[in-house]
Amino acid sequence: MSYLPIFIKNKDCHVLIVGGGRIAWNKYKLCKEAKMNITVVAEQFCEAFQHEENADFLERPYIDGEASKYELVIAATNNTQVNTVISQQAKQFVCRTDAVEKGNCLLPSAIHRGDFVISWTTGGASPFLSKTIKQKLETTFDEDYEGYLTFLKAVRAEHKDNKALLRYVVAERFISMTDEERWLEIKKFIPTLN
Ligand SMILES: C[C@@]1(CC(=O)O)C2=NC(=C\c3[nH]c(c(CCC(=O)O)c3CC(=O)O)Cc3[nH]c(c(CC(=O)O)c3CCC(=O)O)/C=C3\N/C(=C\2)[C@@H](CCC(=O)O)[C@]3(C)CC(=O)O)/[C@H]1CCC(=O)O
Ligand SMILES: NC(=O)c1ccc[n+]([C@@H]2O[C@H](COP(=O)([O-])OP(=O)(O)OC[C@H]3O[C@@H](n4cnc5c(N)ncnc54)[C@H](O)[C@@H]3O)[C@@H](O)[C@H]2O)c1
Repeated sequence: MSYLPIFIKNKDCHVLIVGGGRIAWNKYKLCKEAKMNITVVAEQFCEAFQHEENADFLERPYIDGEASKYELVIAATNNTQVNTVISQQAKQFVCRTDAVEKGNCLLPSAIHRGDFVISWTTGGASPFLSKTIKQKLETTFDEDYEGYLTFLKAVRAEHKDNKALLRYVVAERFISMTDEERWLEIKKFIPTLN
């Protein structure tokens, strides 16, 4: 099996998660981090869900046909037959948490640092490997990247045609600087360009 990595815009995608156990919770967290519009349907919700506010959690069984109304469906019940019905009724993308080969997409591991998103998968070969890779990448691309990306975006908006500057700001030392220090560097660099 082979997969095409794509990034889906949150406002164009309504997600249905069916199931309220630990696995549904893990998928919910991945979707929440991407700020998706999420509905969760489950006969019972585990403890983790109880602490969420402003969420669309429906405590009831899956209703026949409802998967067809969503762009992305995650079948995460502990009942293979129910998961099969859900995946058959989904019209667009469906992730089978119990059997990757029976869906048409999967939810990969991801790290969000503002506009910078890293995502990868082993295609179900080894979710443990995915987890190990996450720990490594989280250290390499630490929280500083979020502010750094905001800075890069602002520089690009202001100096879109200045390729030399756009290349200059992509350097390791900028990552841990404060915004003030970064803009000061730019101020010093611009006069050297002529
Ligand atoms: C990314 C992450 C998101 C998340 O769920 O948080 C994720 N699984 C994670 C962890 C994890 N999953 C499992 C274990 C126990 C150890 C083991 O079995 O190896 C652990 C480790 C743990 O929990 O510590 C068991 C497992 N996983 C799947 C099956 C069914 C099957 O293989 O068909 C079974 C057996 C069920 C059973 O037999 O009962 C299937 C899938 N799991 C996926 C994603 C998709 C492929 C991702 C990929 O390969 O890269 C895919 C294909 C579909 C999907 O779910 O979208 C998270 C990664 C770490 C992270 O990012 O933190
Ligand atoms: N993808 C992964 O990473 C991964 C990892 C481990 C297990 N799994 C698979 O994920 C599935 C779920 O695991 P879990 O530990 O969260 O199970 P769980 O037993 O904790 O939860 C199952 C949930 O499904 C709900 N449910 C059952 N039938 C329903 C129905 N008809 N309508 C609505 N809700 C219904 C239950 O109320 C419960 O909330 C298992 O089948 C397991 O094989 C996947």
